[in-house]
Amino acid sequence: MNPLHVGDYADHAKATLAGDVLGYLDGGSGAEWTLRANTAAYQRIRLRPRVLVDVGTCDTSVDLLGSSLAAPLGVAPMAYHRLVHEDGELATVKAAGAAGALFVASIFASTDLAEMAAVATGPLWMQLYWLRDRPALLELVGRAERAGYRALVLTVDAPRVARRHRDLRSGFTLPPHVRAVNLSRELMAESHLAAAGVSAIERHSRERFDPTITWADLAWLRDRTRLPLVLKGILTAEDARLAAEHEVDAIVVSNHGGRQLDGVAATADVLAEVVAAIAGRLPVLVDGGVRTGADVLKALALGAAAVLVGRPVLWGLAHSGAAGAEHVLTLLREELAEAMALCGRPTTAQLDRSVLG
Ligand SMILES: Cc1cc2nc3c(=O)[nH]c(=O)nc-3n(C[C@H](O)[C@H](O)[C@H](O)COP(=O)(O)O)c2cc1C
Ligand SMILES: O=C(O)C(=O)c1ccccc1
Repeated sequence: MNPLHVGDYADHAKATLAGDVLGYLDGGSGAEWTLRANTAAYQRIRLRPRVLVDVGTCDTSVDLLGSSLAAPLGVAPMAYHRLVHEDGELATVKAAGAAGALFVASIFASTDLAEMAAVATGPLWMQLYWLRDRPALLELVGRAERAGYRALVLTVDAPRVARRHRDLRSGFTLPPHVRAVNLSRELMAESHLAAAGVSAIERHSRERFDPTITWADLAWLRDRTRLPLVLKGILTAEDARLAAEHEVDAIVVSNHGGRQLDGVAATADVLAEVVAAIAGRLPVLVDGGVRTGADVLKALALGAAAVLVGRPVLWGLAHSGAAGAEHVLTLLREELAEAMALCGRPTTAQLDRSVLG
């Protein structure tokens, strides 16, 4: 069966991936309330189309931190792409480039960061968790700078990885051929060991992530890199204002795809609040639950500069490597162009609150 939309890729992943890998990929934290809320929120938003507008050409392109993108899309940072396909990040980086989308590499990527850069044809950003080992963190930042990464994305919603019942039940651990190759063997030592009631990934995060960092620590990182700094995991107007006051260059409204604090609102439901608090000072990106081009249009109408997509890209990768991942991203771009045409809004600049019901 030829996949026609993202849901087909989700179904294929469910039917074919090993149970523990699928649970890690698709799962969320706690009762998975936030995980479900993310997709449900987009489905609740209604559109208000205008007619008899010239939509002969619809332009989905946007500019983001000095890069121009053919589509307002990026691949969200996700650990270990090699879990679902042997080509791993090399395939998803190529896919993003071919689709005109941004690629955000995870600090837990299973491919060397310079090798990812070597196959990239579009912008690359590097995501970080703040490690207790600051020299190791800085060394990684230096390598990302030298390889041509254009921004650092600090994930701030995970002082430690949350309890995820699917991973606890399955006893999920990484297979030996999948490793976070950009971190030293010492840093990753014992990262595959689970403990009683604690998954391997959660246990490792408690050892290696620094849960004590505060807004005051951001200056330390900013002073040691020339790259723009993006904060990922902002959900409130208060923190959005603090981000703007701390000379952050962009933020990502994210609840980590429902994988961290269960019970927080869907990102589509807090986006307007955060955008209002930022008041145009920085670009606001959003992720979580984006599954169609109409979802992308809704996010942009709520004020997002671009949207990051997580699980759908890995479903595409699992289905057919780079071709599948690229198809997922081009589907979203084509669906966005169609939604723009049918809404009578031929440019991304015209996507504002007036298109929402
Ligand atoms: C398998 C998987 C691994 C992830 N790994 C990371 C990570 O290493 N760093 C990070 O900041 N976010 C990580 N995330 C969260 C994503 O960046 C993103 O916030 C989330 O997947 C967006 O929701 P969506 O999957 O519904 O699109 C991961 C998500 C998944 C599904
Ligand atoms: O699984 C995740 O969501 C995630 O962010 C993560 C954190 C540490 C190691 C691997 C993935």
